[in-house]
Amino acid sequence: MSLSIQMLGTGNAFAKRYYNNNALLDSGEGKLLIDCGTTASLALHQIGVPLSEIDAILITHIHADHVGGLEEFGFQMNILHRRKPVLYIAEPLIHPLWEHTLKGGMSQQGMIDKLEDVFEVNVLTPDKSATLVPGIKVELIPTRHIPGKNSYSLFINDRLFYSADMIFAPDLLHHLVHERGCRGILHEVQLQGAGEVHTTLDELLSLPKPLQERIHLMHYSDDMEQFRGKAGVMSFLEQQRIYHLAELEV
Ligand SMILES: O=c1ccn([C@@H]2O[C@@H]3COP(=O)(O)O[C@H]3[C@H]2O)c(=O)[nH]1
Ligand SMILES: [Zn+2]
Ligand SMILES: [Zn+2]
Repeated sequence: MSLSIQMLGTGNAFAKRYYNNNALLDSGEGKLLIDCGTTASLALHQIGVPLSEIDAILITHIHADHVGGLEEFGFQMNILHRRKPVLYIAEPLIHPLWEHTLKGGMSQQGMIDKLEDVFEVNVLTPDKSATLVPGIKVELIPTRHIPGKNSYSLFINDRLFYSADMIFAPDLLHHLVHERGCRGILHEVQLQGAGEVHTTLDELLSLPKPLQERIHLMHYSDDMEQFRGKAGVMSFLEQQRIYHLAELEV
């Protein structure tokens, strides 16, 4: 069975019409959640997928729309299902995720004092692909987002690029398409204003056609509808719609 992708949400950090930009990948043999933002458990509830059916979670970087749902996920799995969720994460994110994000809510004297006490932590090495669940292989690609904060985009099954929040990286997109066989690109977009920490629509529109025709836009603001027809050949991903890999590829 081929890979399917369902965005739990397609909104940016401040969106109200759209949930957080988190994705559910299903290979037919396993389910991987890419990022677990504040709205992840509500979105999963709405699409009828219990948290206990998620085989693993992968984190791209530390912002609430990408990790804000981990406390609930961790507690629900540990308390209601008596097991630790499997968490894939790059080593540099472990300390800030626990010390600066989760510790305040999750620590319990003598019981929980580190990330490994509530999650089955698996460390990923950037630029090296690994099978995270059966049928889903992921390579972390470090990309620039906020100065001083590590962030990792993803190359999935050697054919699909999934951007973390990132500033425009045209050389990387060229390299993936022309040298690594990338056939589809799920890319975050900032529709208006200067892209200080994100990639703008105008920047993506400056790319040559072979790249643009592979791009599907996500992580957008509430005014997205005003931009339909202004994104050239690029399309907007719809939250909660199930896409089969072939629909996203050229
Ligand atoms: O230097 C900064 C830092 C942050 N921000 C905003 O905060 C948000 C945090 O989540 P995000 O990465 O999805 O999006 C970010 C932006 O919307 C910004 O505009 N400029
Ligand atoms: Zn974000
Ligand atoms: Zn971010």
